[in-house]
Amino acid sequence: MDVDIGNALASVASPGVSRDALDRLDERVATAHERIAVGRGDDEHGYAALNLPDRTNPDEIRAAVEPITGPDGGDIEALITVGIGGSALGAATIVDALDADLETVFLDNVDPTWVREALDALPLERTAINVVSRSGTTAETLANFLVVRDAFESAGVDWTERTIVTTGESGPLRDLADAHDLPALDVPDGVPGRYSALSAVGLVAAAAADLDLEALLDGAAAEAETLTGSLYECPAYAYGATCHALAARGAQVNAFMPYAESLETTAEWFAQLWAESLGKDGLGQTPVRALGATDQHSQLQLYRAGPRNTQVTFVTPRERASQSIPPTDVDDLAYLGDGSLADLLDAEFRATEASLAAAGRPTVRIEIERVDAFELGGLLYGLEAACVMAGELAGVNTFDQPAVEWAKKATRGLLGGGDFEEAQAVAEKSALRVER
Ligand SMILES: O=P(O)(O)OC[C@H]1O[C@H](O)[C@H](O)[C@@H](O)[C@@H]1O
Repeated sequence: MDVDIGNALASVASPGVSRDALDRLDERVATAHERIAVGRGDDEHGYAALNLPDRTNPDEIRAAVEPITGPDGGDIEALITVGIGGSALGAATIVDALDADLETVFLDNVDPTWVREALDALPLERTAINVVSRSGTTAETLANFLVVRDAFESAGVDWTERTIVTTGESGPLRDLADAHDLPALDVPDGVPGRYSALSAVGLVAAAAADLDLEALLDGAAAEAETLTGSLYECPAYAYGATCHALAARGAQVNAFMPYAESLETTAEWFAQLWAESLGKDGLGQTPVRALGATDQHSQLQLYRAGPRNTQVTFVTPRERASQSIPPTDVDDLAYLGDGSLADLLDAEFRATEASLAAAGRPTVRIEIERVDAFELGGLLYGLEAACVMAGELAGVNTFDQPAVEWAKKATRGLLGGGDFEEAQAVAEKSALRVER
């Protein structure tokens, strides 16, 4: 990926970063880069994720997937992935971005109507199940898996022939995989869920959909090669450092706005990465999911004229599919005729970027060549490295998520799954009700 931070400079925007401040920050980027390199060298928790492009073995993933999908996915029409957060969003991002030729359903919520409708709509005799949980204990994932198994049994389909599991070394899901002799892959050590897209966690669904795993990993490896000790030479660090500097100057919100429909899920993945990694100690930017050009017609008003607390991150491919716009004899529409949808979307992007700069609002532009496996691998890796750099600069623990764990424990306590003091807080809720 390439990054253009020109519209985040103090000469353009407020909040904005001066060149002097960037130069000073660059010294801290060099130190942070050394820390990251040591962490990678020692395979330390979290930092190990940045080694995935070299560690992930696509043949191993395909070999585990093939028994349940048939060669090249030929035996199945659909894949249900049961997982949540980092155990679903990476896989969803990849299959959505790369337009997989397989129906993929992600059960990452436990809304009963939605789960029931999703299962009712699938040809279960031609559907495989991909269960993913690092801990193997996440309530939503385990509950949904039990519901899915039951639906298969009711339909007379042997789920044990159709299920692949990706989980940690031990835990209830590992036990279940062993008990039923299911193909099982490991969540690599030291890789938190939100950094695991380029491991079996994100790639089983991609393999089932017969996507190019090698190209994804090659793109990520090429991005890894760009990690150097200066933000002026490394796009990922330029992005991470600029976000850090803008946040420190009041950009509490980061609106992530790809100008490509297929990258809409990438914005969801980014939201988890940014929020769980950087939302610590009263710091962090609130990630907002946006989509160009659609959200020009809803959110843009706020970003241009609302509080000066937002940075907009654009992601735009240089190449797009061709779809011409037919000519018309309506005079007012003549400017559209003989053009293309790609030109229109690019013009929308450049106009939006300019409109924010003209109002002195900071934006960062991330460019990729096109939306393909190689470029997507690079984009995901680059954003992860950016996030790690932002975390280093902020001095937070980028790789834990104690606030999320708190709610997980409270939920388990409420359901009688253990004695968790967090559950007490539910009974202590204060109320001021206004009723119909
Ligand atoms: O993979 P699992 O252990 O099931 O965890 C799934 C998700 O659970 C929690 O919500 C964590 O905060 C996420 O980071 C994690 O991705």
